[in-house]
Amino acid sequence: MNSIVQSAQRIVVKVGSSLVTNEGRGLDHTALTRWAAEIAELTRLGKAVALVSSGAVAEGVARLGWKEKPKAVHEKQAAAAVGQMGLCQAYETAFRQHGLKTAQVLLTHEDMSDRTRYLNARSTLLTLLSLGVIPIINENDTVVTAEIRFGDNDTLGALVTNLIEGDVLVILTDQQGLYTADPRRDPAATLIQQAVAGTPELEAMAGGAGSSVGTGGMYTKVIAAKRAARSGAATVIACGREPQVLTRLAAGEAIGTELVAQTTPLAAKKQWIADHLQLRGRVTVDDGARRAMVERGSSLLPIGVVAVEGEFHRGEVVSCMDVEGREIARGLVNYGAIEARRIVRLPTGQIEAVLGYVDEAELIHRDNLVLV
Ligand SMILES: Nc1ncnc2c1ncn2[C@@H]1O[C@H](COP(=O)(O)OP(=O)(O)O)[C@@H](O)[C@H]1O
Ligand SMILES: N[C@@H](CCC(=O)OP(=O)(O)O)C(=O)O
Repeated sequence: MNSIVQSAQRIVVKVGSSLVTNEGRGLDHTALTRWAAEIAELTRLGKAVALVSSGAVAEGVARLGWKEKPKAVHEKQAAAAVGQMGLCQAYETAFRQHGLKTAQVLLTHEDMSDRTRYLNARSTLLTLLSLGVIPIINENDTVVTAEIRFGDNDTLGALVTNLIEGDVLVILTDQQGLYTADPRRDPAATLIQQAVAGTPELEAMAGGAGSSVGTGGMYTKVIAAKRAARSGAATVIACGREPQVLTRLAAGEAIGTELVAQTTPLAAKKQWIADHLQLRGRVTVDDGARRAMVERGSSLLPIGVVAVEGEFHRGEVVSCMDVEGREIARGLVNYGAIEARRIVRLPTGQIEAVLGYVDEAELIHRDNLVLV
C-alpha cells in the first residue's frame, strides 16, 4: 500500500518526451487519451491535477519530417513551436471527452526567478485549478536560450509542485521507476520501491543520460524529487505505459518508486529562493560569518564578507560561498553588487559614511537566507 497519491489533494503529473511521442515517432494519441481519462477520474475523486508535458521538440521534429533532434538551438526552438501546437490540440481533444477544459501554460526560468512573475504564475495556476481546468504546462522553449533553460521538464515539474504547493509530483517515464542502475545498461539492476528524497546514493544510481528523445534521464528526476521535498511534497516515479497507473496510485497501490520528503517544508519565500536555478552573483564569507549562518541561523553582515562576484541588484538572489569555494547558502541581497563591494569588511556603523545611506544593516537578512 502506498497512500501518498491516495491522500493527495493537489497533484502534479509530469510526462516525458519519450512517452508522449512514442520515442520520437509522433504523438502517442492512445497514451494521451489514457492519461486524460485517468486524470479525469482523479478530478472526480476531488483532486486538483496539473499536467507538465514534454514532447514539443520531439513532436515538432516528427511533424517537420526531420530524421533526428537538431543540434542548433534555433532549430530546436522552431521544432518546439510546431510541436507545442500538436500537444495542445491533442490534450484539449482528449480532456474534452471527459468534459474537462485545458489551459496552455508556458513558463520560463525568468518567470520563476522574478518574484512578481512567480506570484502571478502561482495565482493563475491556482485559479485554473479552482475552476476545474487542467493546466497543460511546458517550458516556453521558443524564447529561452540554452543558458537560461530549465532544460528538462523534471525540474519544471518540481518547481511547479513547489509553486502550487502540490502534495505529490508523479513523474511518468518509460521505466518502472528508479533502479539501482540504468536498466538499459545493467540487466541486474533492481527497482527501488521507496527511499528518502535527497539521499546522495540515489543520485549515484541515476547516472546515465536517458533515452534518445528525453533530456535528463533518471538523474534529473532524482534531483526533482529533492527539490519537491523542500515544500514537503513526495515524488513518485512510475511507468506511464502501466495500465491505469494514475488511478491505481490514487487507490493506494504501490507502483514504481516513491521518494518521500523528510525535510521540514521551507517557508514559501525561502522555497522560492532555494528554487533559483541561475544566480546573478556570489559572495564569499569568512569563517566567523559561515558559522554564524550555519550554526546559529544568523543574518549575513557586510563585515563577514570577503569577496563579491557578479553583477546583481538589490532584491536579487545570490550564492554565499565559504572560503573553500563551497556554496553554503543563498539569499536575497539588500544591496546591489556595486554597493556591496564598497561595504564588505565594514562594521555596520560605517555603512552610512561610505554609501551616504543605510538600507539595512544586513547584506542578507536571515528571513531571506536559505542554507543549501
Ligand atoms: N537508475 C536508473 N533507473 C531507471 N532508469 C534510468 C536509471 N539511470 C538512467 N536511466 C535512464 O533514464 C531513462 C528515462 O529518462 P528520460 O529518457 O529522460 O525520460 P523522460 O523523457 O521520461 O524524462 C530511462 O529510459 C533509463 O534508460
Ligand atoms: N520542453 C521540452 C521538454 C524537454 C525534455 O526533453 O524533457 P523530458 O523528456 O521530460 O526529459 C519539450 O517539450 O520538448
